[in-house]
Amino acid sequence: MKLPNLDWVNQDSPYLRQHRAGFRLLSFDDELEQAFSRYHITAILVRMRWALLVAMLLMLLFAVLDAVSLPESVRNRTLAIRLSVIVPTLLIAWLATYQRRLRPYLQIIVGGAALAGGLGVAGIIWVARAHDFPLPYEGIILVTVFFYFLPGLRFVTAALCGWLTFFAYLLVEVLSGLPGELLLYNAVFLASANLIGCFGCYFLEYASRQNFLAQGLLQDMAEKDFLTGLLNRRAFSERAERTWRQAQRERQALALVMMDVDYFKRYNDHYGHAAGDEALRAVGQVIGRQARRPLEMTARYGGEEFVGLWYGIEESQVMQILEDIRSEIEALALPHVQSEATGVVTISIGLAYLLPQPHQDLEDALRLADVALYLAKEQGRNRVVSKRPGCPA
Ligand SMILES: Nc1nc2c(ncn2[C@@H]2O[C@H](COP(=O)(O)OP(=O)(O)OP(=O)(O)O)[C@@H](O)[C@H]2O)c(=O)[nH]1
Repeated sequence: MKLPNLDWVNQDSPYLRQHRAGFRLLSFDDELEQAFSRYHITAILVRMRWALLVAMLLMLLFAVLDAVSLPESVRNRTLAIRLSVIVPTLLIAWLATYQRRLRPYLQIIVGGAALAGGLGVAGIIWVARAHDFPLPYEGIILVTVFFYFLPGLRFVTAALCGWLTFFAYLLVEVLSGLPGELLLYNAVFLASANLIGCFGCYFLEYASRQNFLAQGLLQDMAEKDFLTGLLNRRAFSERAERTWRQAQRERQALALVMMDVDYFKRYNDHYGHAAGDEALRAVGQVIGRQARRPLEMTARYGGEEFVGLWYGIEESQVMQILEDIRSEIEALALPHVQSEATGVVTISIGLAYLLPQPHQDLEDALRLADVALYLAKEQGRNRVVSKRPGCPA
């Protein structure tokens, strides 16, 4: 996938970091690896179900073939392996794909079932050899191809299944006394099937990881402010609208907050635009640290203006959070000689604290927060001012 200009992605984006670091060994940083596992299993779930279903049907088809063509001495044991080991294991794995809570373990469950299938087929060959029945060995190649390409197993799981089955097959043939030249041919064919499978599976997983990163990068571009890494205005508005409706339904209080860096025009004029960007980045980091739970959010609203939302919180708690933001920004001690009083970069904060009413909307709340911010500026900046609807200034 061709990616747009990545200069416009926040440079701290974990997707961008991983994209730049590469992933030849098919592994991401911890946090992204977990997200990728969830993405991957969702992407291949349907294919996994179909693959297991097809494998079960083929096993049953081969069971019918065994029943009509194998001599009695071989038939019963072969059918027992197919019908009481391989098919039930595949069935359990297939049922597991319908259990949401088992999704994190599906690679292991389906990998285990696939391996049971591979070892089962090696067992069938062993039974045939023990009774001197010339059963073709190609079945083991079929299951090998299955491991790598059908159920959506990741590279490591598929390779483990493939090579363990390979060694089990070799052991069977050595113990059964297959002549050396034939053994060599079969081993080379099966090893080749495994190598082709490994290459194919590696590139499939690599492409899947590329898609995952590309999606993450595009989402970051669409939703995050590239300078600070906070949400951008559009993404904030969308999410805040949803949270607003939830607060109305659940009768929970909301804190809507407007924040504005003090005398920022003078800062830019004095220190230059690049230094201004750095200051905004530092301020954004302080603000972002204070909203980590699912229904809390902070965003860059535009220019040197930030916005925040906290859900179902006491006014005293949110005042404490905002006071922490204010004092931490002051404590950054970013020199600002043009700022009256403090001489460092500071921020003014306006809080609208309210229980959303049916006749109100989010815009009303933001306007109220803006009024509180205006008061904070008027009262001397570098402070937090709170307003509730209907309360005079
Ligand atoms: N460096 C930088 N400056 C920006 C950015 N976005 C907006 N600005 C500047 O932010 C400044 C905002 O100035 P004003 O709105 O006049 O407010 P102020 O100087 O902070 O004054 P008060 O809000 O009253 O304290 C302008 O000079 C904009 O050019 C940005 O992304 N980077």
